Amino acid sequence: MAEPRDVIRDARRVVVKIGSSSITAPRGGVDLYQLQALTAVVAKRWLAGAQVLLVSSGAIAAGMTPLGLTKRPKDLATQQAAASAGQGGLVAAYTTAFQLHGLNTGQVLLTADDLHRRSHYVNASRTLEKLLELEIVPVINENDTVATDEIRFGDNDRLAALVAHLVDADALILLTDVDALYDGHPRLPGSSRIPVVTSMDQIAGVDISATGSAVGTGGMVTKVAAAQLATAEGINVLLTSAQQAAQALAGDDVGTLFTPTGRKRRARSRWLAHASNVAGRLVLDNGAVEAVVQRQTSLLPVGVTRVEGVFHTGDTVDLCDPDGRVVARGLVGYDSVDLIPLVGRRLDGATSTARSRNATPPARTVIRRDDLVVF
Ligand SMILES: Nc1ncnc2c1ncn2[C@@H]1O[C@H](COP(=O)(O)OP(=O)(O)O)[C@@H](O)[C@H]1O
Ligand SMILES: N[C@@H](CCC(=O)OP(=O)(O)O)C(=O)O
Repeated sequence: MAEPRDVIRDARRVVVKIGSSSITAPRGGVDLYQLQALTAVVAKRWLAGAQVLLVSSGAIAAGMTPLGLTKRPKDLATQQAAASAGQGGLVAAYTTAFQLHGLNTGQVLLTADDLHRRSHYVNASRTLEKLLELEIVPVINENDTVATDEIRFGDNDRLAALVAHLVDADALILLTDVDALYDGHPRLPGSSRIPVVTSMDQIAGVDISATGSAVGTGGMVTKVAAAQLATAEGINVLLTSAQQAAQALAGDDVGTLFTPTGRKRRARSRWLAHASNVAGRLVLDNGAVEAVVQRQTSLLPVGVTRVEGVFHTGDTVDLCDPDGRVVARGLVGYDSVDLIPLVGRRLDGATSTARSRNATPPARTVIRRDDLVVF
C-alpha cells in the first residue's frame, strides 16, 4: 500500500486553496513575496506534468489598500467594493508571477449559483477542463461583487472542495496560516499536530472554534467541513501552511492529511449529493426507505408519507426516514402541489391502504433511480 503522503506527491490533478491571511498583509494589500513563493511551487508542479488549479482568496484584503481601509470591512456592500477593487490587482500579480515560469493564467469567478444549477455546473466544468487542456493555470475565486449574503459561499474552503469535485481532483491542498490541524488551539501549550485524520469521528472532540487571522474568514471550522466534503468523494486533502506548500506537494510528512472516507461517485451524483440546492423534503415509510437505500429502486408515490416545502419538477429534494433522518437525495419528477394529492397512492391510482377506484389520474415515478444518491 502507498505511504499516505505518496498520494499527494503522485496526484495528477490538484486543487490548491490559499487563504487571504497567506497572500495578503494583515492591514490589507497583496503580499507579493508570499504570492510569488506560492506561484513558484504551483508552477514547478505544472512543469512536472501535473494539472494544478488555484483557488485564491484575498480580493477583499487586497482591495483594502485602494479603499484606504486598514481593517477588513464587515458590511457586504463595502466587502463587494473592496473585492471589486482588489480582484484585478490580485490576478494581475498571479499573471505576472506565473509568466516568470512560462505559464499563462485564467481568471475564473464563480457564484454559488454556478455550482447549484446543473447547467451552470456543467458549463463551469467545461471551462475548467478547457483551461487545463490548454495548460492555463485557473485562478479561481468567488465572484464577490455580485454575491449577496444569502447566496454567497462566504469562505473559499467550501468553494475549493466543490471545485475539487467539479474537476474530479486527486487531491485538495488547503493552505493557511497554521501548519496543521491541532488537537487544541495551536497557540495553547500542549496542543499537538494531528498528522492523519481517517474519519471525522476521530476529531469530533477537537476544539476548532477559534477564528484565525484578521483578514481570513471561517477559521478551522470551514476547513474541516471542506475536508469532509472532499474526502467523502474519495479525494485526499492536505491541510498545512503556505510556507510548507512545497513540502506538502512533495509528499513530506507535514500538515494534516485527511484520507478518503467515501468512494468517488459519478460526476452527476457528486453534484447532486453536495452542490445542488435542496428545495424540499419527502418523508418515506420504512418500506420505501428500504427500497431506495438497500435496493436503490426508483421512488413511487405509495412510499411517500409527507411532502415538505415548495418545489418544482427537476428540483433537488431530500428523502427522509420516518424519524426525519436524511437517507438520500434526488431530482423530483413532480411539482410539490401535484405530488401532495398522490401521497400514499399506487401507480394504478389506488391508495396504499385501500385499492379504491377514484378520479385521480395514475401516479408516475416520484424520483427515478438514476436521479438518486443514497447517503
Ligand atoms: N484546532 C485548531 N488547529 C489549528 N488551527 C486552528 C484550530 N482552531 C482554530 N484554528 C485557527 O484557524 C485559523 C485559520 O483560519 P483562517 O484565518 O480563516 O485562515 P485562511 O485565511 O487561510 O482561510 C488559524 O489561524 C488558527 O488560529
Ligand atoms: N472571496 C473572498 C474570500 C473570503 C475569505 O476571506 O476566505 P479565506 O481567507 O479563505 O478564509 C476574497 O477573495 O476576499
